[in-house]
Amino acid sequence: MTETDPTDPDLIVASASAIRATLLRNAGLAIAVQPAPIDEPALRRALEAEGASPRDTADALAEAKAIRVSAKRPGALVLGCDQVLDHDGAVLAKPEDPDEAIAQLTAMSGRTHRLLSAAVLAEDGAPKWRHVSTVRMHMAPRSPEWIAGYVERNWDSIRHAVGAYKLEEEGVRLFSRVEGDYFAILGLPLLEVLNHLTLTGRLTS
Ligand SMILES: Nc1nc2c(ncn2[C@@H]2O[C@H](COP(=O)(O)OP(=O)(O)OP(=O)(O)O)[C@@H](O)[C@H]2O)c(=O)[nH]1
Repeated sequence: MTETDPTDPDLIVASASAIRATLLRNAGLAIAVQPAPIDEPALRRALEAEGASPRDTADALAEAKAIRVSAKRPGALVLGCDQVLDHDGAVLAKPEDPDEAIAQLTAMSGRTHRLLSAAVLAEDGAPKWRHVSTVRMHMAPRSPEWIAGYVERNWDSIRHAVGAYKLEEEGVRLFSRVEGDYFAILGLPLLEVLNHLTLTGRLTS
């Protein structure tokens, strides 16, 4: 929580993702940001060892974040999110460094991968609602030189994005077509979250 967060928020966002908070604030929600202190890499490895699908992995990680924070915030509605990149069935993690980003984008160039964007709402440590959006991302063939230049120009920004791209920035040049919801690509099934909050009376309509 920060001193600027509202004292009676519509929603607590258990995410460190800047774009998730921006999308919700731009929609007019009074949110408080409280990232979930979970060991995401360890949980991701455990899920992988159990053979969890990319979709179930995103859902389980989003739930873990929502539950962890909501257990500490009695009576509050908490949103947990997670986004997973599925490339030929393999769950790709965020690149550690520019070379890894170049290798990952080169391997995906000219091919299609999926983004799974999961959201879970929890109260008092229990999940109350969940949604996973799937987006098919059709990457254009890009030369190794262009990819290297793209990563060099954008590393400070893309290092925090699961596919080493931000669609609203130069990363859009990596694609020839996308099939699915724009907000889900950015990391949040925003319309589904807002629909639920409105239908359940959390938001006026
Ligand atoms: N701005 C932007 N961010 C993107 C895009 N694609 C993926 N991301 C971000 O990549 C990150 C995916 O990693 P996650 O593990 O889901 O979330 P995180 O940023 O680590 O934050 P937590 O919710 O605290 O785990 C999220 O912050 C997404 O918002 C994009 O096209 N634009």
